[in-house]
Amino acid sequence: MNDSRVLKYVEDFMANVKAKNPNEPEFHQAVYEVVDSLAAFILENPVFIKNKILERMTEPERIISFRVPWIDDQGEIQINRGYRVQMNSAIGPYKGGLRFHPSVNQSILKFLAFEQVLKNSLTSLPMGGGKGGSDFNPKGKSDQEVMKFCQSFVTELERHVGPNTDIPAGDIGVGGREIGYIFGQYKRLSNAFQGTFTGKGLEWGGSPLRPEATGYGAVYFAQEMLATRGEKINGKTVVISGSGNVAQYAVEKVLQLGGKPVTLSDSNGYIYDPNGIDQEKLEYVKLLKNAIRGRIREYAEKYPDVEYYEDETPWKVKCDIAIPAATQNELNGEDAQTLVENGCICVSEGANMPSTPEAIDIFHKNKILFGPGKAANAGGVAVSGLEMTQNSIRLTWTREEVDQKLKSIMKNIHATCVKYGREEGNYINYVKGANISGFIKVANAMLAQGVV
Ligand SMILES: NC(=O)C1=CN([C@@H]2O[C@H](COP(=O)(O)OP(=O)(O)OC[C@H]3O[C@@H](n4cnc5c(N)ncnc54)[C@H](OP(=O)(O)O)[C@@H]3O)[C@@H](O)[C@H]2O)C=CC1
Ligand SMILES: O=C(O)CCC(=O)C(=O)O
Repeated sequence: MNDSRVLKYVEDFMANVKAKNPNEPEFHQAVYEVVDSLAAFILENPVFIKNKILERMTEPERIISFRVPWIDDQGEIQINRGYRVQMNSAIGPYKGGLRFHPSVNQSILKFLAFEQVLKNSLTSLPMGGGKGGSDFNPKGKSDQEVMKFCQSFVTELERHVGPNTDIPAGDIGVGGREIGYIFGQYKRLSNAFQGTFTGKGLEWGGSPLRPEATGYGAVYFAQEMLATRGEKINGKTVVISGSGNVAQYAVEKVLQLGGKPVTLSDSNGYIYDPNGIDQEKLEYVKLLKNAIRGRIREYAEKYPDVEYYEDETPWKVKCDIAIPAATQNELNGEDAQTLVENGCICVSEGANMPSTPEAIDIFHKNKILFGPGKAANAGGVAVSGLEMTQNSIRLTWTREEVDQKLKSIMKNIHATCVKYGREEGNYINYVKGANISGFIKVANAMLAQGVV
């Protein structure tokens, strides 16, 4: 394919996206990554151009934005903004998490919803893509305040979701506690016990392994990438960012596979444990982050030899494997260069879009094994899909059954990325592979369903 034709296609497409969606830098970034890797493929298949498939895919089917009023512990009225971006339902009902974080805005939720469409397609399960949330900050709030907020949030959201319409789940700031409060109020409003949310507790409709799935899945994906070069997790030093749901279970799976995780972080800084984070220390992190709701700095105060770096990210620490598992754009070009110079051979993204475009460029130029979030972290939504199935058939599978299915889904995603991402010299561009294979299924469904 003629390079200038491809470049012009990308430039024109992005000019249009930017004009239609001003002031949405995260959304532009996510779309650019996809269009850049799809352009040659689309130009070779003009049916997608004629039917404006990519133009339609970058326009959400619906965006709902609403007021969320609630009363804090001091009796004062607080007002937040809630959203649900229902991006694409060509291959199934909208599916994707809810994020509660002060940074939440329409641009961030549109980037997440857009990536979710392709990610869900990659899982091979029948799920469309959506994402939602609020600028509510759960940090420092009492359980009572979080409950009141969740109840108000779902009181409005209730009319827009349903087990065959839109099935939200957790993301940053939304874990088991929040899904519990949301589900309780939803059940009351809808007068039905139904699987409209995933990430539920095991005793009330949840799936075994859903909490573990994203972190475990990102490590399974790393395992698959490493195997293409005859490498294993066993014996490798692993740098992980974040200390929430995804990071915790990434640490756990690395440990089970014989690797040595040495870092964790939060928005205040990171800890480096040269002796390695073992299972006992990990149990402390789970307690600290999921129950006490403290800061990662406290880990360094508890264990000997641990260093804490305030306001820094962990990418300077020498490692074989890196798993960014905190948030978008947390790993920039300079960080990527440092990782490469320090001998890192594999990056598996637990978070959504954690690497900047400059960082991805550096990974590709240096032929690093690089698994983008929409492939590497798809294990979470995949097990959510399995939770939906279990809710529909009113059965609960065992942990072993779900783990088997999760492994096989991650293996398949890897294989499909290899199929569409192989480049000259046998290098696998997993970004291209994930974007093309995720796109094909959604695009074909859209073609079959006409102009809707
Ligand atoms: N949960 C899931 O199943 C899935 C999650 N993801 C993605 O994984 C990532 C982590 O999500 P999850 O673990 O669920 O969320 P959690 O809320 O459990 O944890 C988030 C972690 O990231 C840190 N963090 C959040 N925002 C920032 C920031 N702006 N700068 C630095 N650190 C930050 C948090 O620190 P602090 O406590 O200080 O805020 C915390 O340690 C997100 O990108 C999410 O979209 C992807 C697929 C599925
Ligand atoms: O489990 C889900 O539905 C959502 C997971 C999610 O938000 C994600 O994959 O980014």
